[in-house]
Amino acid sequence: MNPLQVAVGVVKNPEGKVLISLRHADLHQGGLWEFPGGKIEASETAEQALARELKEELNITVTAATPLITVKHQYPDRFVQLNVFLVEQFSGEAKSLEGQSFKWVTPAELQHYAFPAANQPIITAARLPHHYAILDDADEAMLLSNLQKILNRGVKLIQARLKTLPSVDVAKFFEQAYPLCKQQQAVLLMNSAVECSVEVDGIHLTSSHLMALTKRPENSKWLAASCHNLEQLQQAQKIGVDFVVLAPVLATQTHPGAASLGWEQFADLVAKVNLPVYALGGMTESSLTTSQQSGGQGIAAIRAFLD
Ligand SMILES: Nc1nc2c([nH]c(=O)n2[C@H]2C[C@H](O)[C@@H](COP(=O)(O)OP(=O)(O)OP(=O)(O)O)O2)c(=O)[nH]1
Ligand SMILES: [Mg+2]
Repeated sequence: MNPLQVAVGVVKNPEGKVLISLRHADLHQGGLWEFPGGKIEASETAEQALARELKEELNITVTAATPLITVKHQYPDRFVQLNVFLVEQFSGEAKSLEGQSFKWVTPAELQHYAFPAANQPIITAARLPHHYAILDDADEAMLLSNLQKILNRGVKLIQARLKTLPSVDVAKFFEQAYPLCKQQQAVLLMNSAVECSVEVDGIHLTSSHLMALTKRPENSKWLAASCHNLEQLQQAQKIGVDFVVLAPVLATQTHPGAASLGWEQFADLVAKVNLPVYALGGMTESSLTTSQQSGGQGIAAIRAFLD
């Protein structure tokens, strides 16, 4: 059966707050909070439906929309595909045209509202940035200055992939790195292959650690994972990983000679799961648009943020 196609907008204002509105009690999934949007009509593209719905429901005129995530969800009574866009450019002041209450909240506050079951990956995608920097310990002496470079470029999500560094040095690095990231409101994750217990914002699982888990570790803050194929993506979704990187999308210096997926296969794989997915492998700044058009959350890179 084909899903009911729905266009949904994560509308962000210049302060970074997101608009949510309360679904009327008598609607499907009524009484829950939602991101504004509605059914795509037969004659419309998803973008056209998004623009029409935001105008009809909130009197907002969309001037630019970027694909954020696509979610397929089977409710007991309905199969939906939510085609979600990030709307950061719009004109007009939001007002309730259909009698629904609405409010602007920070992305971090979204998790305190009751949304339909399909919405969890949308909430995560709304909280995540477009860039994910991976800090490698290939050049140990440069670790702190590389971190500084990444932070100076405004990157807000970073993984310390310090696989070869002795744990005393990892601990020393984190003592300096963690407060620096906090100061810049950047999230710092630790690769699961690092054996050192330090305070971090979450864990990034290697693909083999991901496959060995039967459930999401308890008390995990952010949980990310590295994936290379559909089986790993499905495992990440099953255990409730927040987001993943899918690699290698293009040829990369880090893994010379490794077969790359290419954008077409990236898009096919991303479409099969409800997860924010960063493209990794051979990324440059100009790859961001391609990733987003292919259903990705954005790009992850080791070198691209250091050049
Ligand atoms: N707009 C919106 N719909 C969502 C969200 N999450 C979610 O599961 N849905 C589901 C609920 C509905 O089954 C479907 C959207 O249909 P809708 O009833 O809002 O459609 P519409 O605005 O065109 O409403 P109508 O004119 O047909 O009454 O998608 C969300 O965040 N926003
Ligand atoms: Mg609607």
